[in-house]
Amino acid sequence: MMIRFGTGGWRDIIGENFTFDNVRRFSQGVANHIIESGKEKQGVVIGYDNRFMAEDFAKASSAVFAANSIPVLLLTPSVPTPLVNFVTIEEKTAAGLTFTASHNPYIYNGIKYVREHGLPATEEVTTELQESINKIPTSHIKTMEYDLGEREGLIKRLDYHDEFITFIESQVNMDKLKEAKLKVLYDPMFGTGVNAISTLLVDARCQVRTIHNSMDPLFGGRVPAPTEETLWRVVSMMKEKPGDYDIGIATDGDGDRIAVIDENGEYVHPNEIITLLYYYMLKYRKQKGAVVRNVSTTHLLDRVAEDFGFECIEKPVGFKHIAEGMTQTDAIIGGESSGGITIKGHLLEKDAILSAGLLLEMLAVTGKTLGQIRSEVKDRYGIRHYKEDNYAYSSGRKEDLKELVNRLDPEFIYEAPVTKTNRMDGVKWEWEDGTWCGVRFSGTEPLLRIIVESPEEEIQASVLANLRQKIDAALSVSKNTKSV
Ligand SMILES: O=P(O)(O)OC[C@H]1O[C@H](O)[C@H](O)[C@@H](O)[C@@H]1O
Repeated sequence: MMIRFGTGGWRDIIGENFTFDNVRRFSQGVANHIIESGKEKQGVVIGYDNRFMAEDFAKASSAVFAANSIPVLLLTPSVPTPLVNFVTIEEKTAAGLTFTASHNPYIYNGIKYVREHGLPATEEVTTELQESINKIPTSHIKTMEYDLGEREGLIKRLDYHDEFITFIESQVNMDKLKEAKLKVLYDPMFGTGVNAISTLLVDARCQVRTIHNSMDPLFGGRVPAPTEETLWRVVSMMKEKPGDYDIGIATDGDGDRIAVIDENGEYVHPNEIITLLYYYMLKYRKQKGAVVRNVSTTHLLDRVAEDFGFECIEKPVGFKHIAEGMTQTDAIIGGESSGGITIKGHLLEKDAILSAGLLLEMLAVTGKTLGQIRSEVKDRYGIRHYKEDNYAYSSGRKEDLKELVNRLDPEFIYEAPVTKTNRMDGVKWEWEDGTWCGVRFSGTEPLLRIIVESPEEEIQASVLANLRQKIDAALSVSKNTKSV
């Protein structure tokens, strides 16, 4: 089976395609790439999350780089993904690798790969890398004993939490935060956001209660993706005792995505989090600049940008595209509806830790509750009703499904005139009244994602129902005509 890069690096099922052999093959591919570009002296940084055997996989990878005479900084203990990007920048390494499958179920592991300066790998780089990795003959994969690598000084264990947190705290108004004495309920979902966020919260003199903070490679039986469903415990704890907490925060398996619950126990969708933060940066921090979002993210951001005289830049899904948008423009924030947010001046990668810091700063500086700020933004820009639906499919059906998507006709989905058709990632139609819908294949899971957003709840529901009906009908026709 091939090693394939998806939206967020390589992910596969442990023991099936995510094996020690393939980890070594992947590492050899990256090592070759570094050697070819003459950057071997710069070395690599490797981090790992709390998944099953993540440290062992990271050690196996380190041994390959060491055997290729590429020095390795192996981070300790487990770290959030943004920390690896940070070290890549700080230590000027040629690349950074994080052993994580992010928010995927526990049976997965994976590797996120970043280039020099912590930059996300572009499509060209990953395509080239993927091709070369899969061509490496087993006899060309070098390795050595891990312990020997350490003894010879080729592999160094390194704890970088302090530097990372110091940096995050330099980006946030800690004085205001300390005065506010916020009460926070935090759910790291058994993932690696825990050390960094807990330190930040304590340094900010918040009153903190943390749940799900032990090491559990099964993630308590949940998928470590912070959604309204998976965060039911935080929601119910906050609803049970209103007033006990100012905010609920959750981070995904590798601490790069954030979710938020307001003081009333209401789940705040990432679309709204990005909008609130952008609004806060423009209105209260008096920053100036555009915002970058992907095709699947709320158009409310376009309204905020327009209101302040800035642009909203649209990109395909995948943080490398958001990063590209951030570097091409004067954008001050970039984000995705899946909960990844980056802020100008920091990493060009999503970072739940800085996002949490900025959200808390927003509460401290405005002196308002999260609910009040949400109302302020709603009063000014209205509401967008947003819904995402996912269709699971077996791998053999993808091509047929692609064809079905290509045949979809927007006229049968919503009768209003289409103002824009966008095919940068799947297909997306926009209508005159601000309603839009998108259909695209996930790059991280075998799912077909459909997203509908509209200022009117009824329209949103009917567009979604029509779209579902079309896809269901198309699927059943294809089922009857072809066995896929
Ligand atoms: O919708 P998907 O292709 O599955 O991607 C969902 C998310 O997956 C990863 O976390 C990527 O880093 C994100 O950029 C992306 O938004």
